Amino acid sequence: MNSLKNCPAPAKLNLFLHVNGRRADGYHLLQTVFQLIDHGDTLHFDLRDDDRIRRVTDLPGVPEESDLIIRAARLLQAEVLRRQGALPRGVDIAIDKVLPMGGGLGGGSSDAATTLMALNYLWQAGLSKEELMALGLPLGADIPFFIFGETAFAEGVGEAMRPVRAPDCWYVVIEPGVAVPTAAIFCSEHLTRDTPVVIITDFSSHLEKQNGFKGFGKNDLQQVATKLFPPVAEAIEWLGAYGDARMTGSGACVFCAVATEEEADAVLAKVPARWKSWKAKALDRHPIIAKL
Ligand SMILES: C[C@](O)(CO)[C@H](O)COP(=O)(O)OP(=O)(O)OC[C@H]1O[C@@H](n2ccc(N)nc2=O)[C@H](O)[C@@H]1O
Ligand SMILES: Nc1ncnc2c1ncn2[C@@H]1O[C@H](COP(=O)(O)OP(=O)(O)OP(=O)(O)O)[C@@H](O)[C@H]1O
Repeated sequence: MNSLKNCPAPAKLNLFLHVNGRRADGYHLLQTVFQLIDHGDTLHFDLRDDDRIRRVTDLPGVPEESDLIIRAARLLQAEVLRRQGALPRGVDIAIDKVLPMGGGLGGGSSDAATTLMALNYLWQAGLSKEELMALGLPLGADIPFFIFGETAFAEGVGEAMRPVRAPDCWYVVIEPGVAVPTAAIFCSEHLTRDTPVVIITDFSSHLEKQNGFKGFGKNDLQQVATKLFPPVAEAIEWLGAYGDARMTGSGACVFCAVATEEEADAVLAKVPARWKSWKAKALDRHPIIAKL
């Protein structure tokens, strides 16, 4: 096979995100539930006759050399060389970018994860899921989750995961129009880092019941992000009239769960024109799995 077209790189929502501590290296210990949703970027891969890895779509603000897609592809290419003694063929990678950067939707990580999974298949590299997850982690904390590929409860710095059942619902998402730099939120002196560790049965039973779509726990990064970026606070306040609105990841996007697509449409119809907004359905599994 010489190409793989229309490979999905879906967004994630952090249904809650607790900061439980900080490691000696500065990284934070988290507990979170990652939910995949059916809204995201799309990538296309065409193998080349030489060994060059190229991005063939311009991505304003992201030079090709620092793009997580290119860095992920190079990492896997080097790993194949190490294992098989020969460089695999190069590849042209095109991207239809939909997810906002600095949105807390994991866009860059999802693009990188899709790249690792698609090239592992195209190059017949033979890495296991666990090996791909470990390869991706140094590039971005959310990459292992996207390769894990199903709704997950994650601990540690986000890399220790187990599957969890979450409601089959819809989400309304608002993009407040600002890009939040993840590192600045984690560095803040105002960030609380002492939320008690929760026991898994607490929230899995809660998630299954989803009492009136009131979410479990909270997002500990929200307090810092809303202070630094007032549009995030405004979007949470506005969406809060329709449900338990909260931020995903380190922001800026804000979401709330609703039971049906019709309910999502009714909320979307009222969102002020200054914000971009959309609906998405919860996904149990990563949609690329069906293609590989
Ligand atoms: C907050 C989440 O979105 C939750 O899903 C992710 O953990 C963030 O993932 P990400 O954007 O891929 O973040 P990375 O590029 O890995 O890290 C950016 C910066 O955030 C901080 N960081 C990130 C993850 C973590 N567990 N602790 C941290 O302190 C570090 O300063 C790091 O340099
Ligand atoms: N393919 C890519 N797509 C988006 N951003 C990229 C990509 N490659 C590198 N980046 C860099 O990563 C930064 C974070 O982008 P991303 O879309 O992953 O943010 P995010 O959704 O806030 O992530 P998270 O939820 O993991 O915190 C961007 O500002 C950009 O500089």
